[in-house]
Amino acid sequence: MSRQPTIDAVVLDIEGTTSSLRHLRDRHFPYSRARIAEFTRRGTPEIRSLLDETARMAGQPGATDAELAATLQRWVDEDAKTPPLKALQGMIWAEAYAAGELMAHVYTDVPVALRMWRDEGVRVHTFSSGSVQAQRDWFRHTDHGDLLPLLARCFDTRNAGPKADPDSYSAIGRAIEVPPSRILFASDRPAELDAARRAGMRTVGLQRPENPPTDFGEHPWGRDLADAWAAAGCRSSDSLFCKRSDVVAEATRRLSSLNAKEL
Ligand SMILES: CSCCC(=O)C(=O)COP(=O)(O)O
Ligand SMILES: [Mg+2]
Repeated sequence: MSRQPTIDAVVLDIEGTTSSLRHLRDRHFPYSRARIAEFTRRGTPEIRSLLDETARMAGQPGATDAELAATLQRWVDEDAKTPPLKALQGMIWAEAYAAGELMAHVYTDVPVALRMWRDEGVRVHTFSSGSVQAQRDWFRHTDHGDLLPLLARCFDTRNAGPKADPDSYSAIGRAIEVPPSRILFASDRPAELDAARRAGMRTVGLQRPENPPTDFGEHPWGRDLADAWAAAGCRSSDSLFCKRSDVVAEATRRLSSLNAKEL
């Protein structure tokens, strides 16, 4: 009987986990910053409602749209993960992908791990500060092709909650109908791992070599997804590894009984 915890679902953070922090900071964030003013002038009901939300969150009642655009740009500079900014960025990036002006980045181990989990019946979800639209478009336009079909659901701070709040992870568990103890959450941020663990999930840190060393405390950690899966010591309920070990055990048993007969 294996002592490895069985995992039915993996939840992946994006920035710093599946994808390069530097890529977002060098490409996507500046691209969105440069287009915020133009987008806010479009005046569609969706943009209007994001500007109203920005005014409420920033405590700027009665601010002009230009002042609110400046607030949104300041949030980009501060890397503030506010929902209206993240929603607006998702809309800006959608047009950028369609125009062929941006590509998303995933580390080379990501498509490999996503396919391994798919083959083993482990459902993979994402949980990011980026909006659901931004996440879906991201995986649809990666430098490794369209990976969206390998993902089940995307969660953000609107449909799950803040990433450092254990309740958000409980909400994800309920939404995907998997007990937290059978979910593995992977992130580069210890505060997110702590919150997931408080909700009862298994956790693993991602120390991407390009990022400064992180103290993950008691969370196991790895340098890529395969390494992290191994470090977490988990197995899927349909693990190829376990199937292979069963086959090897059966073959050994048969061989020894054959040998015994021959002797
Ligand atoms: C790929 S979706 C956009 C990512 C983003 O805007 C962001 O702030 C990433 O935050 P995360 O929670 O994935 O670390
Ligand atoms: Mg992250």
